[in-house]
Amino acid sequence: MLQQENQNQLVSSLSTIHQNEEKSEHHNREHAPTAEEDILLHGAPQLKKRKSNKKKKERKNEWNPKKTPQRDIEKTNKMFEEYYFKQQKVVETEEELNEMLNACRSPLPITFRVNQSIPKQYQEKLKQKIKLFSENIKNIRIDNSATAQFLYKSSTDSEKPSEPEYASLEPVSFIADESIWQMSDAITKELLRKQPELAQFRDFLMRETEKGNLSRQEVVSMLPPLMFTNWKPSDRVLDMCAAPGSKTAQLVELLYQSGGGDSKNITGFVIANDNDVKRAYLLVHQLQRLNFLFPHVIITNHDATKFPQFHTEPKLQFDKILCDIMCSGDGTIRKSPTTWTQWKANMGHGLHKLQVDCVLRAVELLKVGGEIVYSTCALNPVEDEAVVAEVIRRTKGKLVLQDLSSRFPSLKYKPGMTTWTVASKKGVTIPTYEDALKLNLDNRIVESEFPKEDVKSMNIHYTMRILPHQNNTGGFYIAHFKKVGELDEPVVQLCSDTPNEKIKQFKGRNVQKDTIQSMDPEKLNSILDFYGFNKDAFTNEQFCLRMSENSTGTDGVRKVIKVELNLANFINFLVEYQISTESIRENDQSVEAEKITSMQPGGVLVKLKDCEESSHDDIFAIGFKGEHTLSRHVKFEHIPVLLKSIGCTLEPKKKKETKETSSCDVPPVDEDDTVDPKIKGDDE
Ligand SMILES: C[S@@+](CC[C@H](N)C(=O)[O-])C[C@H]1O[C@@H](n2cnc3c(N)ncnc32)[C@H](O)[C@@H]1O
Repeated sequence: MLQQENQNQLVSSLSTIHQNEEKSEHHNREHAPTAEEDILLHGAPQLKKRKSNKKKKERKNEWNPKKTPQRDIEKTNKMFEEYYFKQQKVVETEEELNEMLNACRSPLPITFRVNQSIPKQYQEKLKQKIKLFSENIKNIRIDNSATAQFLYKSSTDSEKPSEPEYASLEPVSFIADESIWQMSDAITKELLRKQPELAQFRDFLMRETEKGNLSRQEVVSMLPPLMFTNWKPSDRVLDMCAAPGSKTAQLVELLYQSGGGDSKNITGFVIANDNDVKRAYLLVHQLQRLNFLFPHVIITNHDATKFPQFHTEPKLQFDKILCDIMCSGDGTIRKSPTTWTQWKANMGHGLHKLQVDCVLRAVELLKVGGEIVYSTCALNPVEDEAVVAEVIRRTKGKLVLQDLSSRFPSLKYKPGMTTWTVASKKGVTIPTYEDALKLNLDNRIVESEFPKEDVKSMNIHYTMRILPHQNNTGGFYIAHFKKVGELDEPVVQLCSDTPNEKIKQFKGRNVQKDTIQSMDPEKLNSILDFYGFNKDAFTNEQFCLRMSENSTGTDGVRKVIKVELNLANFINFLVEYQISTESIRENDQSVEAEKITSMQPGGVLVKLKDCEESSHDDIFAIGFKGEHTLSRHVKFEHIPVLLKSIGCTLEPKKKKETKETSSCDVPPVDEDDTVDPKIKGDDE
C-alpha cells in the first residue's frame, strides 16, 4: 500500500515537472564531424579565402586543424554528471566522477595507426621511423603559451600546468604490436602546426597519411573492427553505417592480412554502407586511400535497417557485420566540447529503436556462425545495454554475446551493466514504461529502453564500456555477438513491393534522369566474349542499358559515357546507389519501370568506354537484382569483385596488373625528411 502511494507520489511529481517540458526534437546526432569530414564535405574554409591571393594553398589533409577553438565553452553540465554518477552509476564514486569529468574537459590526444594494407616489411620501416621521431620529440618543450588557455579551459583554472611540459609520442600500451601511436595530451593539431620544432614530424604525418600508409584515427574507434575473430580471406563483410570509413578501412586491411598480405588471395569483400548520400561520398574519398585494396570495397547507399537481401544464388549472407551505429555521441565530448552545452538526458530516445532495428537487420543478413560487432560512441545505457538486451530478446537465443574481457588484457573498461534507468529530457528518472505513457513524457520512448529481469541471464557483462579517463581516450561501448542458429522467423518487417526507404541519389551526375533500355544482343555477345563469360549462364533479359533521358540508342549511351568520363574522378568512384522501380515510376518513366520489373535477377550490364571498344579498360556496370539495381563505376580490375558481390564467380579473361607494389611507397628509414614544397610556409 505504502509502496503504491510512493509510486503515485513519484508519478505525480514527475507529471508536474514534465508539464512544461516542450516536445523534444528528434536527436540523431552522429559522431560530431571531424575536421577531416568537414574539409571533405565543405572544403577547408580558411583555404577558400586564401585561394585567390596565395599560390601555395593548404592541401586537404586531416592534419590541418579546423580553426574552431571553442575557448568560451563552459565545460560543465550538472545533468550529465548526475545522470552518469547517480542515475546510471556508470562511475561509482565521486572521485571517479571527477576523474572522468577532468578527462572529458581536456582535449583528446592525437593518435594515428600504421595501416595494415602495406606489406609487413614497410610497416616495420615505418615503425622504426616513428620511433626515431619519438626519441627526438621527447626533447621538445611544448610551447603552449598561445594555446594554454584553450587547452586547459574548464570551470576552474586549476588544471593549468605549472611545470614545463615536454612532448611525447608513445605506442598505445594495450595494443601489442606498436602499430598505434599517441602523442601527449597537450599537443593539439593546432600546436603541431604552430610550433616550429614539431614541423618536421607534422610533415611526415601529412605525407604518410596522404600516401595511405598512416591513418589518423581515435584509439577507441579503432577497437570495434579488432573485436572480430576468425578472419578468412573469403569473408563477406558488411559495414552497415560506414561513413566516413575509418573502420571500413580497418576491415579491409584485416581481410587482406587474413590472406597472408597478398590481395590475390582475397575472395571476400567489404560492403561499406551509409544512408547519407554526402557521407557516402566521404567513403569514396577515404577508401580510395586503400589503393590496391579499393576494388575489394563496394559502397552502398541504403538505410541499414532495410539493407536489401541480394538475390544471389546461393543467398548472400555475411560472415561479419559491423554496426557502428548512429548515436547521441557523448563519448566524443573531448573533441566536440559543444556537447557540454547541448547534452540532455533524453538524447537516446528515438535512437534506441533505430539501433535495435539496425542490429536485427544485421542478424537476418548474417550467416550462422557469423559475428556482429555493435558499437556506439555514446555512454548512455539506453543506446548500449538496452539495445543489446532487446536484440538478444528478439532473436530468441540465436544470438549470443562473446566475452571481450581477454581481447586487450591491459585495456581498462567497465563491464556492461544489467540495470540502468530511463530519464526525461530534464534528467528525471522515469520508473516504468507505463509512467512514460501515462505522463506522455516523450513519445519516442519505447518499452525496450527499460531494463528487465531477463537481462541478468544475457551475459551483458561480456560487453565493454570504455570511459574517457580509463585509458585517456574518448568514450565507447562495444558488444560482440555470434549467431548460433537460424532465426525461427523474420525479425524485421521489410516491404519489398513498396519500398518505404527514401531513395537518395547522387545529385549532379544525371543519375535520376537515366532511363533503362534493353541490351542489344550483338553487343551483349561481344562483351561476354571479351570477358570469357559463359553465355549459357545469362539470358538477354538479364541485361539492359542505362541511358540518359534524352538519348536514344547506343550512340546516346556513348555520348553520356563520354561526358561522364570527362568529369574529374568519375571513373575512380566505386559508388553504388539504388534505383527502385518505384522511383522510376515517380519520375514518369513507367515503361522503364516495367522493364526492370520484368527482368530476371542476376544480370550484369557492362558499358564500353566511348568508341574504344577494343580496350574495355574503363567500363561501367550495373547488376540487377530483382527489385534492386546496383550500379557502380568500375575499373577493369574491379570486375571480379563486382561479379562476386552478385554471386557470379566468372573470371574475366584479361587481367590487368594491380598496382600493389607501387602503393607501398614508404620512404626508407634513413631518408632525409625533406619538407614537402606544397605545404611549406602554410603556417601564417
Ligand atoms: C557513427 S557514424 C559511423 C562512423 C564510421 N563507422 C567510421 O568509423 O568512420 C554513423 C553513420 O551512420 C549513418 N547512418 C545514420 N542512420 C543510418 C541508417 N539508418 N542507415 C545507414 N546509415 C545510417 C550516418 O550517416 C553516419 O555516417
